[in-house]
Amino acid sequence: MDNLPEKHSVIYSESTMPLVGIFNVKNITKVYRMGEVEVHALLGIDLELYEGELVVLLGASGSGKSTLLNILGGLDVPTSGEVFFRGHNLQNASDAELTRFRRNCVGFIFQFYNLIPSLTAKENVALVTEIARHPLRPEDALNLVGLKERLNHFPAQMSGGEQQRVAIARAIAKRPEVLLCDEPTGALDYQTGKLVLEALEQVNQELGTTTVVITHNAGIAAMADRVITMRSGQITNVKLNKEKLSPTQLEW
Ligand SMILES: Nc1ncnc2c1ncn2[C@@H]1O[C@H](COP(=O)(O)OP(=O)(O)OP(=O)(O)O)[C@@H](O)[C@H]1O
Repeated sequence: MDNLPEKHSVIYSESTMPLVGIFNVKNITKVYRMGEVEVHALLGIDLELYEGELVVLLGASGSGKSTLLNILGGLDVPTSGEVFFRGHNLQNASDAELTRFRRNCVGFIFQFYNLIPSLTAKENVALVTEIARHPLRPEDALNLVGLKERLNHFPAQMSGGEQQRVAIARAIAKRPEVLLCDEPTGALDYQTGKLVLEALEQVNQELGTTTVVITHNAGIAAMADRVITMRSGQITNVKLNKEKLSPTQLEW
């Protein structure tokens, strides 16, 4: 196991990527309390995420990946420690500010797509673009994930991978600065999973959206700029991929 560098930015020192920090996580812990029982889900996480990078977050079940992602996205709060988004401490934000942060800055993708069955792909995406400040057109968002031929299809008329790509289009149509993906290919077979990963890569490259992808699948790690491994509530390894692969080259 490599030692975690004291300053994560050290590991980009040989790269040409611009190093603009977007998230700065300082020593966060998370304890879930259920009656007498306490679960220590995060045990002191320090992490910096940079503009435009694609990070894969690996770790066994229960290692704290979703807890960390939910805290980054303002869906949950740490028990102690601080999370800064572009220098703003999320712990000091009011409920209204947190809602704005989630609405304007963060896109979420989950294992299940949560599309509205009675709306077409385009209408599912339009739901978000109608309330966003500077949205993409739904057609353009769907085109970006390779679905321009499916605009008027309903979820039931699409494969799992296509539905997940509609969910990606919906998440990125508001042009979020960060895309947080929790097991986006968890319910998909190999080929379909690859198409979804291609869509995520496309969004990352075309829009420069900072992207974090949680997975159990170490085979996906090769498409990341950085791979962060968690174990038992801690980060145990951070690895820079000097030559990342495209999703079509991945094998698992
Ligand atoms: N709402 C909750 N209440 C109590 N305990 C929780 C809650 N959410 C998560 N936990 C516990 O916190 C720990 C970390 O869970 P988390 O979901 O973050 O792990 P994970 O790495 O994402 O796992 P998986 O890969 O299975 O989704 C686990 O022990 C889990 O049981």
